[in-house]
Amino acid sequence: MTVPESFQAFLNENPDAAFHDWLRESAEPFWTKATAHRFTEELAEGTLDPQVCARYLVQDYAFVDSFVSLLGYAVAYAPAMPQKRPFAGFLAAVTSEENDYFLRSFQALGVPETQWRDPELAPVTAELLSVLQDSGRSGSYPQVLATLLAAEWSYLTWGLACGDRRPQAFWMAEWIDLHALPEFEEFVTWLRDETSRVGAAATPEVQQQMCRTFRHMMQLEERFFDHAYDPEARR
Ligand SMILES: Cc1ncc(CN)c(N)n1
Repeated sequence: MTVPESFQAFLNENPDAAFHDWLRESAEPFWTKATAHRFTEELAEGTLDPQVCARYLVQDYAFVDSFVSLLGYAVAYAPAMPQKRPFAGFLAAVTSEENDYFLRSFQALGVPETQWRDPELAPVTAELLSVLQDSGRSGSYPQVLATLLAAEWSYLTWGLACGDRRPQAFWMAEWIDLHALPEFEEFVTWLRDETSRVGAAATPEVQQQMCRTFRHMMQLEERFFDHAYDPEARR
C-alpha cells in the first residue's frame, strides 16, 4: 500500500488521522525496522553482547551530545512557556539521569574514557549528527519537532514493546527503563500532539520537509542499530 504524498491526500483517505500518523506511515519500512530491531529484542531478553552494547553506547553518547543542543534549539524556537517547559524538563532529564547512566555503563562495560570522550564517529553517526545540527540551525520549529519526534517516538515504541522484561545487568535494564518510564511516555505523547498541531497548520511545503526529515531519521535509526553489530558496514 502506498502512502499519499501530501498530508491533505492522506486526510482525504483517512479523515480521522493525525499529522503524526502520516509521518509514521510515510517512514515505512524504516519505522518498523527501527522499532522492532534485533538490538532492542536482545536488550529485552538480556542476550545482548556486551561488546555490541558498548559500541552502541559510545556512538550514542556522541548522538546525545548533539541531541541536547537540539533540545536547546527547541526551547528557543518554541512559541511560548507552555511549549518551552516540557522541552526544558526533558533536557534536564537527559543531562542528569541519562548522562549518569552512560557514565556508569561505560565503567561497567570497561570502555576507556578516551573512547567515549573522543570517539571515532561511524558514518551513520556522522550523518545523524548532521541532521540534528541542520535542524537546530534551520530556525524552523516544525523542522526541530519532526527530528525530535522521530528519535523519541521510535525509542518509546521499542521501550514499551519490552513490556515487563528487564535483564539483570543494569546497563540493559536501565536503558529500557529510560525509554519506558511514564514521564518519558508523557513527554513523547505531548511531543506527538505538538508536532501534529504545528504540522497540520503548516504550509504543504513545510509539511513535505517535516515528512522527509522524519523518514530520513528513521532510515538512520535503523542503520544506527545495525552498526553496533557490523561496524565495517558502509551503506
Ligand atoms: C540514535 C538515537 N536515537 C534516539 C535516542 C533517544 N533519545 C537515542 N538515545 N539515540
